[in-house]
Amino acid sequence: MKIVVDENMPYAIELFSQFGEVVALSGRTISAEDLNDVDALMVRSVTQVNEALLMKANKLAFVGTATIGIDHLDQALLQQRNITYTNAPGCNAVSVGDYVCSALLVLAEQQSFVIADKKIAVIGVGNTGVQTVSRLTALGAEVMLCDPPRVEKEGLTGFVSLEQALQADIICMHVPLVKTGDNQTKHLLTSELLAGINQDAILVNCGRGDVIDNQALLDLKQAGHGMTLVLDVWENEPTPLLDLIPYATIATPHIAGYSLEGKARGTQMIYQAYAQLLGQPAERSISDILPVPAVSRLDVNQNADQTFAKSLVHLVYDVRRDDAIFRKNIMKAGSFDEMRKNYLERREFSSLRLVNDSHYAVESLYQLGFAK
Ligand SMILES: NC(=O)C1=CN([C@@H]2O[C@H](COP(=O)(O)OP(=O)(O)OC[C@H]3O[C@@H](n4cnc5c(N)ncnc54)[C@H](O)[C@@H]3O)[C@@H](O)[C@H]2O)C=CC1
Ligand SMILES: O=C(O)C(=O)[C@H](O)COP(=O)(O)O
Repeated sequence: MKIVVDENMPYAIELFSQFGEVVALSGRTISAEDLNDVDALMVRSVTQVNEALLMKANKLAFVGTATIGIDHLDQALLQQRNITYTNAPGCNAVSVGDYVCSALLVLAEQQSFVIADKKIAVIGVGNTGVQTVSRLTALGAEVMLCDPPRVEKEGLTGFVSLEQALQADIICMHVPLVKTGDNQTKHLLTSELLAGINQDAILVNCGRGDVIDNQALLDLKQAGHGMTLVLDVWENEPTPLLDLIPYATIATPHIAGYSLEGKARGTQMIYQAYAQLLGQPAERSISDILPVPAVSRLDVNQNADQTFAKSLVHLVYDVRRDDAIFRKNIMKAGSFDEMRKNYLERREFSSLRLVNDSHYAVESLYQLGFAK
């Protein structure tokens, strides 16, 4: 059995070697030749699994992507070729929620606002959107939900329209890139819709870059629109529109989902799916392999408020670390992928246990994701 894995997939060799020989390759450059006589392919979002890639895949029976997004897989082709495929729904959703929380707490301090006072909208209320909603709710905010595909299934109650959502003070985009069908999302935010966003609003994009017309966003910012931008994803990765970067207050190279736990969970989920396909037990587990976090326990001695939450959130993950690395390196050729490949270890809020022996009011910190 021969299995090709993306070299940036933590713990892939440890897990998949249960089934046979594992070959780790750079995801961006896996070629058709690399898949000759290969039984299974495990990718991340940078590998386009399409006709050209599968040309010489004479034995391929399984494709797993250790990601939530699935827009890089040609699903119709995989079905036609009878190749079983899976993604890893929700694997890094907690990490994305942590990222948004960290970013908004940076902006709250810089711009002197209280998150609970803001009108917030989450657009795309699936696994990642829900994680953002729960953190912002823990900080006292009321969050509007916008998700037309969910409205189609569940009805209007509890949801707002895209136009209403775009009137919020803080707009968080968690929309997948959908390229076919009735609910396509490329350039969901057109120049007209972007222009209608309030001058003092904050726009966060943690979904896919193509969901926002990046050139239109740049044109708008160059024309003096005041909105604050938090951009983790970009059109044309790994070569984002460089002129847009200075207009983003927080800019990162598509790492919102890059907690160690999130990436490891992705590997584990496709490992389990492959074991199931082979009819073998999934004998190995990431929980036996994950390292102990640098700080794993703290005693809390005050009630929770936004300032205290900020200190704890930024102790575990301060997004300014990634923003600084991005700005320092992005002008160098190849740096977008390099920064992702060499991403510094980052743990989820849940890696820190808060001990409250004195009955302080800290329930909101647990709702933010810290462990009890
Ligand atoms: N920046 C990063 O590191 C990461 C980015 N992502 C991206 O985020 C996307 C969302 O992830 P999940 O929330 O886990 O996916 P999900 O599939 O659980 O939820 C997506 C939600 O978006 C909704 N949606 C679809 N089209 C919409 C539209 N036009 N307007 C509003 N809502 C719409 C769907 O109905 C669904 O509820 C992924 O597809 C992936 O592209 C995911 C993980 C990490
Ligand atoms: O899970 C997703 O979807 C993501 O966007 C991942 O964070 C993408 O990570 P890579 O596969 O590009 O390493």
